[in-house]
Amino acid sequence: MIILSAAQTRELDQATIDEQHLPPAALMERAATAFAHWFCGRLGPEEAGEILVLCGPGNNGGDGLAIALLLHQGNYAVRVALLPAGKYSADWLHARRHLPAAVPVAEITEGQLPEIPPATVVLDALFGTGLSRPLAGLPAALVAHLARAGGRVIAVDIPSGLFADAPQPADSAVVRARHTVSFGLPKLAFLLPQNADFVGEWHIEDIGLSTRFIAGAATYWHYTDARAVARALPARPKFSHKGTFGHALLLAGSRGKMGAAVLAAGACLRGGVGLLTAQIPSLGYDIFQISQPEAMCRPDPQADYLSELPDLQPYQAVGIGPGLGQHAASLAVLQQLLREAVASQTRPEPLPLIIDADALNLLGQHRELLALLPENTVLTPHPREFERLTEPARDDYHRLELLRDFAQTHRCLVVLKGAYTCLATPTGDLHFNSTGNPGMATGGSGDVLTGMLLALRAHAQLPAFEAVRLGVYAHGLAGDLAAAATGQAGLVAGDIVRHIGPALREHEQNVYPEIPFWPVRTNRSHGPK
Ligand SMILES: NC(=O)C1=CN([C@@H]2O[C@H](COP(=O)(O)OP(=O)(O)OC[C@H]3O[C@@H](n4cnc5c(N)ncnc54)[C@H](O)[C@@H]3O)[C@@H](O)[C@H]2O)[C@@H](O)CC1
Ligand SMILES: Nc1ncnc2c1ncn2[C@@H]1O[C@H](COP(=O)(O)OP(=O)(O)O)[C@@H](O)[C@H]1O
Ligand SMILES: [K+]
Repeated sequence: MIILSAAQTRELDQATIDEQHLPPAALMERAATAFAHWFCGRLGPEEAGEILVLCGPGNNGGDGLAIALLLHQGNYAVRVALLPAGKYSADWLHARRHLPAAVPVAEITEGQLPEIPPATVVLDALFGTGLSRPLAGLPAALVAHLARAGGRVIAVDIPSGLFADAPQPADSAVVRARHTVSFGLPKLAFLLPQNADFVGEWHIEDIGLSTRFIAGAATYWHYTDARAVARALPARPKFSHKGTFGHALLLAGSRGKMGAAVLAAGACLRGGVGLLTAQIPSLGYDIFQISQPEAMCRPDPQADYLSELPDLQPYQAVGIGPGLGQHAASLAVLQQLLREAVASQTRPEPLPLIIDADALNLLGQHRELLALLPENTVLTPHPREFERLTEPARDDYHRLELLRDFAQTHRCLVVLKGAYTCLATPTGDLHFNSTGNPGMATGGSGDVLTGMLLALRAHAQLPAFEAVRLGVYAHGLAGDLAAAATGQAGLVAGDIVRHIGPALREHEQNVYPEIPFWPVRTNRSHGPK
């Protein structure tokens, strides 16, 4: 899926109308029907009680009026409050004409804001993607009134006052919705932490918008859903052997942080790697061998931290960072790794690297090393680690700019972790992930991601970007499967490891065979009697 700007959304509406030869107001009616379908499927007339629809002067208000009609026809108790304006959109006028007199309609004024008893369901159809400036005056007073009243607010398309694709000034008036029901494609604003209190839970309803326009739209914002990664994991050939799926090297662990190495190794093995070797401080040797018997282990000469880089020749990918610590000797290992991973006569492509946790912090302290990053290196910072690599961001939108710029400048794949983890590519694309849950906000979840990415980068048939996009998606899905089993509060990182297999299974090519298992018989004489 892609994400469009507010301006592109308007172009998409027009393209849909032209392409499908739609009569006026048809798209509005589709949007209203989609909203009503969503709403009525969740809340019956009895549970809903009185519904107040707040309508602005544009097409968003038109949607509100059309929704009011449908809910009235569905036996819901609906009343409408209109924001007065000098001019109303054509769709608004159409919907207003069709609203029966049985639906009470009041005009909002400063002196007469609508009454909102606490349990009222309020549908916010004041402003949508046509918002051109922050709310002020009467609309802002209405938003403040709504916040004080504490109704159950559901936003139509987008919470009023929120820009779809850009930040608004701090303290500007924005509706705080519990749910936002939007049409066609997600909006960038829904994916950023700073908007969470406005957007609430968001839902996308299909209204048959032009797929041709969407396929050709120029945008660098993408949303990774199940479809984007369907069948991404190549089938394992019948005559494959452990050498087929790559030999990964993990450089991880230090005194007190051996668990990070164990979790990353477990995730790498469950991620389908052929062979895994871990170089770990020697104090962790027994811990590691006992907890990960499927992995090979090279104890470092140092007991408490890593000080030595093994010969890289046998490996197809290297992960460094989980539980590493920041000892000077480990910094030297990182430096040597960056120098040796470059393409050479014996290795035509750079060695795939995954850099995480303390290895990122070491890079942040020695930014001159960034120039050494081989092309397509994967960095997996959380926002704080990313800040150490760049600069503090003014807001979430600015952080995305810094992220995009960083990935393009250093020609690497940067995984900015969190809800809707954002993968930035050297081409300047940003891919927001759709899986994962707050149960994963627990120590070690990131180490699991590093291990999975290591396995997928060691896979010879997966191009760098596909490997990382799949890894991020499957990591979140494993977290979702784990949360379904344990609940979010009880989820620990090891549960994510245990659900990697089922999560990846959904994306294996060989569980969805293209050729029917039993070929259709055309000549009965050759078939069994
Ligand atoms: N593809 C889609 O997503 C569809 C969208 N539709 C609806 O159309 C909406 C967009 O409609 P419009 O483009 O008419 O835009 P809006 O309904 O968001 O509002 C535009 C009107 O509000 C005024 N305005 C903007 N900012 C203001 C402010 N801060 N204070 C006071 N007035 C302000 C404008 O001058 C204009 O009159 C969407 O959000 C959605 O609800 C549907 O009707 C059809 C399909
Ligand atoms: N609220 C959330 N929703 C979705 N995913 C989350 C959430 N919180 C954390 N995660 C995921 O869990 C992982 C946490 O990584 P990180 O912060 O590095 O943790 P740690 O260093 O403890 O391993 C990331 O992949 C992140 O995307
Ligand atoms: K709205």
